[in-house]
Amino acid sequence: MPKKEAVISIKHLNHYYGKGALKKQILFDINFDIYPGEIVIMTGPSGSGKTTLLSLIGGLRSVQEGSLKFLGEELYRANQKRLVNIRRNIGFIFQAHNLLGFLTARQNVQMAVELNDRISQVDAIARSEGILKSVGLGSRVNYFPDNLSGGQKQRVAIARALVNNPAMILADEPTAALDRQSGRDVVELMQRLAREKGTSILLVTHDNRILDIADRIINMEDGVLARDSQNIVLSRESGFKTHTN
Ligand SMILES: Nc1ncnc2c1ncn2[C@@H]1O[C@H](COP(=O)(O)OP(=O)(O)OP(=O)(O)O)[C@@H](O)[C@H]1O
Repeated sequence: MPKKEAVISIKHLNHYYGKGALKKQILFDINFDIYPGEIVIMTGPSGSGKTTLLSLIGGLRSVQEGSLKFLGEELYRANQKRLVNIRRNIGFIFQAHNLLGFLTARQNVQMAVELNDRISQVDAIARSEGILKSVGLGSRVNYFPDNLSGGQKQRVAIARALVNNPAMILADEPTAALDRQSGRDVVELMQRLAREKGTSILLVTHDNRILDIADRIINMEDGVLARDSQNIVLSRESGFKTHTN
């Protein structure tokens, strides 16, 4: 059977901040692929380059050196228009859910639909309410963020990220502000929706309690991809172990 096309394919990626004498290399020769439906967790100490890599993959920063392809499209030397198109295929979820406080849960999701698609308002409302139902917020569609719990707000952010059926979700510390149970609920929900829709997920986290949802764990250290473990055997009690490939 032919191998499925990678959603993300990264080869010899380097990244630098600063100019001249202050130029500092942050990412060093990064190589990895993510395939459709894969859930990949990226761990690593603070300052190791995780957010920089995530922002490059999300088309939020220009690729300076190396190759980064999203569904076969090269981001190196891509113009702004192409980067915007790539961003349309990605759902972003951040630690601070970034909901707009003056819009209800449904309106926050609906805005993402309307930014992306030429769709009638009636359809946009139906689609937004449908996805909120699927994240368990059917009875909260008209609530403002201030009247939702942290976990519920993060579920609205998940609904907003998924509503346009993106090929990929990029999540930066999505459980950081949540208690144990809410964090668990949020990642299990992401896992279920990703499985149902075949969406790939790349999730950056320091939260060891959620590592077991990953198909693969990659570890960044000082800008280098230090470990990429596949075929992981996981058990909640014993943390995680890796098979050698
Ligand atoms: N805009 C910038 N200009 C200059 N240096 C930056 C910039 N953004 C990040 N850095 C530096 O690049 C390095 C990697 O930062 P990055 O935010 O990617 O790490 P991280 O692994 O995501 O860290 P954390 O877990 O704390 O979010 C750090 O040394 C940081 O200080």
